[in-house]
Amino acid sequence: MDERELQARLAALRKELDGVDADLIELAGRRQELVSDIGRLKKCHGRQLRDFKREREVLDGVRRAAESRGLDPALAEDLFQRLIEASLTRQERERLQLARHGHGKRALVIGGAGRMGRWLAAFLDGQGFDVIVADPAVETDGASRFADWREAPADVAIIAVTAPLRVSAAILGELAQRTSNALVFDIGSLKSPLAPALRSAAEAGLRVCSVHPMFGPDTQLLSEKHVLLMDVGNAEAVEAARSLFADTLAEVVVIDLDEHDQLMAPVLGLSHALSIVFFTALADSGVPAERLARLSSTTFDRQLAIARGVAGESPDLYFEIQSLNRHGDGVREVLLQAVQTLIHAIESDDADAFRHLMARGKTYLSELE
Ligand SMILES: O=C(O)C(=O)C[C@]1(C(=O)O)C=C[C@@H](O)C=C1
Repeated sequence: MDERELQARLAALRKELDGVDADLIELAGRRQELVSDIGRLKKCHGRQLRDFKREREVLDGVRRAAESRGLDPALAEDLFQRLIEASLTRQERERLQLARHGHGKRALVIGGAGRMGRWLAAFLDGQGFDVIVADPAVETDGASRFADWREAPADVAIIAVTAPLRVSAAILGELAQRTSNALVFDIGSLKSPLAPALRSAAEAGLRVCSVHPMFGPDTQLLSEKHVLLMDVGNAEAVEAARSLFADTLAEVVVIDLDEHDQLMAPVLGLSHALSIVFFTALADSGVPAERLARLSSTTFDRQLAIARGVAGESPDLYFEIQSLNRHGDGVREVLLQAVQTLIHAIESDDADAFRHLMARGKTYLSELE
């Protein structure tokens, strides 16, 4: 086969492949439409959104079909896992739209131009609320966007405070001076800087609670995601906030306000700190990034992906998470100790001590499963 014949044959095969790809997209679109119908039917009859048994049946079915077609069953399973995730994202969104909790009521998102503020604004908009955004970063239009939250309409059903922590505390303090029937909540990553303001707002009679969505602003599907709720002195507000997530797959967990930051010290503080230490050490290692980019190891790649996520986050928010948590010093101390213990085991050629570290970690982590 000469070069011209090769090019012609390649072009013909690729054209055929383009046709198959178009068919696959068409079929995926058809699948999504059916999934919407199923979602609506389940919603109308009060059925749960997610059906794990059915998912297993679908995945087992496509694995068998792939096998009999000479395809890798793992490929079929991966593909369909991704399709099912897309189904759930679509069904969750449509379920919220159908529920229309907002019924055209107004929700004010203070700090609504920030990343989590934008997420919350979109989430409430999806439930039928008319969302008003107040944020110094927006231009006031007198209707749905206000640079100063004090100028926004006061007759709203929800006031969500999504500003940086210190600013949020001041806003909650000001809100406590006003009378409002709205459900008020913050979404801060730490609660001790907000606790006094939250508690005095509840004492002043506001329907206030505290919310912590344990996920980032790019999250679409809330399956396997946690939302923490805290009672600050108004139990009804906690239930009202819970109902906002009722038609999602998020797992809502009510925890004690005072316990929150203690838990966040390892969950957020330690995990962020480790990534920062990892990319700082990497940058200081003297090995040029372009050399590392050509190498690949499973653990290194995973670690890089996590570090990249952390490096892309807001430095101001991440500094707040480290510096404003009064339980942070305990975790930093054990982090430093752990690094010293590891280095000591290696430098003193103590394989037993090293083995002990690994075994202890394995046992601890197995208990987390
Ligand atoms: O069969 C259903 O009940 C669906 O909603 C469809 C589907 C799927 O995409 O196959 C999606 C979500 C469910 O958890 C199970 C299966």
